[in-house]
Amino acid sequence: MNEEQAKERILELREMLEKYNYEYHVLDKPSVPDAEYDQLMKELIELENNHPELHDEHSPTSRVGGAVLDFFEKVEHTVPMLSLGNAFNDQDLRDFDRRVRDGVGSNVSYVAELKIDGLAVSLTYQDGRFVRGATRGDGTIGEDITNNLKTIRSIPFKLKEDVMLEVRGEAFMPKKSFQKLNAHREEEGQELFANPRNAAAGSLRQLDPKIAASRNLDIFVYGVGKLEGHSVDSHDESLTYLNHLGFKTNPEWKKCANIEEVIEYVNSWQEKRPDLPYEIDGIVIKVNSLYQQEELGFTAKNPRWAIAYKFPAEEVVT
Ligand SMILES: NC(=O)c1cnc(N)c2cc(Br)sc12
Repeated sequence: MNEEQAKERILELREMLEKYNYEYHVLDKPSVPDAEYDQLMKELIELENNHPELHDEHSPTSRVGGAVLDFFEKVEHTVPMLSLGNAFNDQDLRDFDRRVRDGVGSNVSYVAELKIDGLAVSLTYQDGRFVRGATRGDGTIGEDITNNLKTIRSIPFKLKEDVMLEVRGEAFMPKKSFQKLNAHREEEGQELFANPRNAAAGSLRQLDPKIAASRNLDIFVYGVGKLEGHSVDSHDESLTYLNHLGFKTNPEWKKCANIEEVIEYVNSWQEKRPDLPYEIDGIVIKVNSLYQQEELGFTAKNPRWAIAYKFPAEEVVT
């Protein structure tokens, strides 16, 4: 195989492996057997080793390649990451709805989403390529954990469109992975993680990306921080657009015509919560219209256009 053929094969393999990775980890619908994926990955690693001049940090082979760091760099979020006010019962939700309608009138609809119990992160893309990932930190300054986030297979390296974008999401550890991890730690006589959130946070704060890579972390992307090259008018539209770009979004979101529909959704998920393969600690409710969100703005701490309904802590079955 000459230089030109090798380069062509490398580009072809990168495209194939990114597509197969998306099908497996975002759509949960693999189109090729694992053995075929592994064989193609092995071929790409070999070709890239023989052609270092074709190195690309967005190659599927660089999901675990990151060096062990001495510390995490601090990064500033271009758009501060939100913290939400809380609601604990139906009346709190009706009070929230009244404040919203006092602000923007009665023609308001909401989007209700599962509140994933993990670690809030921000992902930055330039020209549609993943360039940086960071923790929420204090909302303005976070820590650069790009190498660890690159190990999460449902985070796309290349989007379907070459947009400049900063998205927010929740990195989490599925319940099954958490149980397996703690069982292994118990066998090794290591300290156990208290819950999947601590396990996910602990994994993403490791300086060696190989540890994060071994922890089977996942992510749901749920919001846009900054977006150039496209515009949306409502939150449900932004969720659909994020999904179109190749992100893993949580499929359980619901557009609600009024707060009574929100309350129905909250009560239904309080029942169904134990059946989910990941932990949730509540429901996030947002005014759907971005124009109305703009009109409502923020208090000193939280947006006036969103609230987090917190479920009572799950009874721990000992
Ligand atoms: N869907 C969402 O908006 C969502 C889901 N899960 C979470 N832990 C959070 C946190 C904030 Br702040 S928003 C949000």
